[in-house]
Amino acid sequence: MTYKTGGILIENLRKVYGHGDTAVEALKNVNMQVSAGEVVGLVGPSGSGKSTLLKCLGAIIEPTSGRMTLGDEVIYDNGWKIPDLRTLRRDRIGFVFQAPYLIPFLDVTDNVALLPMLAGVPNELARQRALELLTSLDVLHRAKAEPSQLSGGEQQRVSIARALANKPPVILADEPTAPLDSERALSVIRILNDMARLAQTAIIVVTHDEKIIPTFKRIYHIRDGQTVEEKGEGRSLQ
Ligand SMILES: Nc1ncnc2c1ncn2[C@@H]1O[C@H](COP(=O)(O)OP(=O)(O)OP(=O)(O)O)[C@@H](O)[C@H]1O
Repeated sequence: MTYKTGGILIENLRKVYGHGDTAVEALKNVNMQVSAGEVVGLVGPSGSGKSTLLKCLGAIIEPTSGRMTLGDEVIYDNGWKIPDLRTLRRDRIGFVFQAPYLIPFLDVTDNVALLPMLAGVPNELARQRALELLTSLDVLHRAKAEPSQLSGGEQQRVSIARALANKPPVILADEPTAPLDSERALSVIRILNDMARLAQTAIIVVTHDEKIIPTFKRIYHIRDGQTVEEKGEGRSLQ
């Protein structure tokens, strides 16, 4: 397997939920690599293991065995290799969900600035970074608004800004375009591709969305807990 440093490498990952008669082998043998600067699609039928894989990679649940490397660091090798998983999640992994999950009582700027503030970035600097991200995501005009005053597409762009705020080397996006129309869905994918290229972020997008699947250059299919890599169409986003 060729692996350019700075991305994601998953080797022989296995996850079994429960024990004995009720055990479910959700991931049997997952192998994946995503280079820094690359966006790959992860597709598969319901129950195939997509969420389990993202949760393992996002250090939300513990795999049963295998190995995961983020950037240049092995984070899991038949056991966690990082003592502080909260800091790992906060500083090195950006999450984008189907629902934006913005904090309703904070304005858009503070929703984006919160994570860098929690990571110790001085408040003004964190807000400055948030405004830069809102500019590049074309929602600066909503910087002072509350999330409830935004359209669905705007909320999703703010949640992408939040995912990028700590400049994580990895972004995990779970059905990020499901609620969006075709134009907005493609615009979200264009933004993720631009961000991957500019910030050298490795991005995995879990999706069923036929509108965006043709845009990926590489796709991993997951079925019964096993992955198969396939060349995607890589349709132009310009
Ligand atoms: N906490 C859990 N305990 C036991 N089994 C689980 C648990 N979470 C998921 N599973 C099982 O693991 C398998 C993979 O589930 P997972 O949620 O990863 O699939 P998925 O591909 O994300 O599905 P969907 O597209 O429907 O969200 C399924 O058989 C599911 O029932």
